Amino acid sequence: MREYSIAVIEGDGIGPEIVREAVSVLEAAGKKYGFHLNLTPVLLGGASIDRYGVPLTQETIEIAKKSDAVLMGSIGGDAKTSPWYRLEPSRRPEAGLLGIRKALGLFANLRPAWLYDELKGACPLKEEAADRGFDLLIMRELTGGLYFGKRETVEKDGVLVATDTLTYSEPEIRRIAVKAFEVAGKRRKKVTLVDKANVLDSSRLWRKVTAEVAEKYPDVSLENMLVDNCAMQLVRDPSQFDVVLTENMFGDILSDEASMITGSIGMLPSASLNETSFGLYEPSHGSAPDIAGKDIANPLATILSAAMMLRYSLSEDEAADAVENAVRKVLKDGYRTGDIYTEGTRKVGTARMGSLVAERV
Ligand SMILES: NC(=O)c1ccc[n+]([C@@H]2O[C@H](COP(=O)([O-])OP(=O)(O)OC[C@H]3O[C@@H](n4cnc5c(N)ncnc54)[C@H](O)[C@@H]3O)[C@@H](O)[C@H]2O)c1
Ligand SMILES: CC(C)[C@H](C(=O)O)[C@@H](O)C(=O)O
Ligand SMILES: [Mg+2]
Repeated sequence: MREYSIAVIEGDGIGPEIVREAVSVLEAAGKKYGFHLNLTPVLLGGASIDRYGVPLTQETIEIAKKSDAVLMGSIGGDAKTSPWYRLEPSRRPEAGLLGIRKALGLFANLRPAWLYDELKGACPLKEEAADRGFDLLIMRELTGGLYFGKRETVEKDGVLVATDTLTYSEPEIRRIAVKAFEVAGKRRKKVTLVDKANVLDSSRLWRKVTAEVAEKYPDVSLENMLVDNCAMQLVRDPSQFDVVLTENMFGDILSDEASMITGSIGMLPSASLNETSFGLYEPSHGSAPDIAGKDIANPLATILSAAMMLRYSLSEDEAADAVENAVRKVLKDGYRTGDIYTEGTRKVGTARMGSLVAERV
């Protein structure tokens, strides 16, 4: 029996509910395809603050490093009501997430978005665009840019002035551009570099380095697009995109937009990878404190993230296909959580949705 060690971060809000379902789907896949997962729970974000006073501990990093992969729910709370947000920014849940991405060197964040035929009714695109469908992948740089630049808030002449810096080096751009071209080579062979090169120096460096990388991949085409246009094109005609390569913050924003055109933010999985097969797998959405503990969150983004883990970190491709097919089958059979519910389909809760997928694996 093949054995894998997986660090599991349930996280905050809906995290524990959706991770529970992803784990039961993975276990069903293990039974069917002959592997066993040794799961080690670790804390991150709000749950870690509650226990240790900090959002990320060395222990969590060490356990993650010793594992084959990390499966994660989501971290964070309601900024208005949660005591975590009375702490200084570096001690809040989000700092833990950024910290673990950096500590594990997870520079490549893959966020695929495609439209299931079954969800066309829940898709907010114009009918024509929804009929055309789409299957794109956002390749988001994850350990650089504004998120990791020097920041400060100072008082100058009685006025508060806050600064965030956006820095990228050539090697940081090159390694993610290479990933984008490698992935595009196995897909529809097109990379769209999304930036703000009409204004930003950093974007102009992205264009230079990406064009150099493109020369090594003659069968993959490179297109440049400004980020404001891209935001518009995503809702006009997303079928034009294959791999969308972009920096950290643009990728964060565009991936939430891409999730909604699939029907719901509850559908968009993600994989955060370094140079090896190791990865951290989490849905693109947050901890949704507004619906936590109510058994209504959509677990499919987390289940599809688990499928990405099977494919990218464990090389269990057959099992990954089985999980993805099971999700498709559940939708075909008419089951929906509230966020993707449309008339004539059957509304189910988080736990039931998870069992329906596990049964079909
Ligand atoms: N990777 C992460 O862990 C991650 C990602 C984004 C936000 N966050 C954190 O999550 C907290 C809440 O942030 P937010 O409200 O801006 O974003 P969010 O993604 O948590 O929620 C936005 C909206 O989408 C809904 N939603 C999200 N996931 C859903 C699901 N699976 N099924 C059904 N509906 C879903 C929520 O109910 C909410 O209405 C914040 O603390 C934020 O920092 C964490
Ligand atoms: C919680 C936040 C720091 C995080 C990010 O911006 O990367 C989230 O929005 C995401 O998309 O994973
Ligand atoms: Mg985000």
